[in-house]
Amino acid sequence: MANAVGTLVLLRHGESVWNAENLFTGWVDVPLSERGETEARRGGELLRDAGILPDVVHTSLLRRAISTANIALDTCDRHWIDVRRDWRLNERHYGALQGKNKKQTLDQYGEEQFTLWRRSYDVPPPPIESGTEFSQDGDPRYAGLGAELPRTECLKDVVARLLPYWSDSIVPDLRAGRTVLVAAHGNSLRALVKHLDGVSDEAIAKLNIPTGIPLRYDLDADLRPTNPGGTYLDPDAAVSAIQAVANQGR
Ligand SMILES: O=C(O)[C@@H](CO)OP(=O)(O)O
Repeated sequence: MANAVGTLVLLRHGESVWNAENLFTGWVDVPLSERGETEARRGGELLRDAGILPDVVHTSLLRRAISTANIALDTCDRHWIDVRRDWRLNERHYGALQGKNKKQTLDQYGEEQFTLWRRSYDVPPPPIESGTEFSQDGDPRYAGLGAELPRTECLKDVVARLLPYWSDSIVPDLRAGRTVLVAAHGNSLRALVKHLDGVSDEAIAKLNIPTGIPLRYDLDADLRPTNPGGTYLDPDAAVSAIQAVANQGR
């Protein structure tokens, strides 16, 4: 069969209020900023103008991804499509760094430690303490997770918890020929891109995903991208936005 596999579109949520304040966010459920809402609308316009109309959307359980999907889909008149949500698409759990300012963290711990925590593949930040302001124990949406509830994660942990959802929930939609929108987060999408493009543990440190710009992947029958790295629907905006993510904390 030539191309029975549907189109995959990845969309990182628009700017959140904590992105704007330069705070580590992780699983803290902060809303979009006004700018983030505008980015989400622009994301929907890009989908509409490219004629890429999702048949199904998968989101995390966090409102910045959910709101982004709602706004983008409303903009391209696809507000009515099937929706699935799963914690496995959540942002990387940032452990004890959740709620901390990135610049202050950089100044306090230095460049090497900051970059290890932020972008190394397998070094997680220190775990968050249960019952503290930015921990998720007691949050009803994670009640079923039990011991699986993370207290910190590195990107390797995110790959491990994301892949079962990719195989069991997203791949079947693609194999059914559907156009699939995945509305998620900087680091959960980095984990997915690492898998799709076979990015090495070292090279993934340099890969950043901008907010609100849809990234289209065309996949062959083996689910390998025929456009490696994907195609941003607004490539010029993506270049500067990627640089801005890389420079956070500076
Ligand atoms: O704070 C976070 O949760 C993420 C995404 O905003 O930050 P970073 O890009 O530093 O991994």
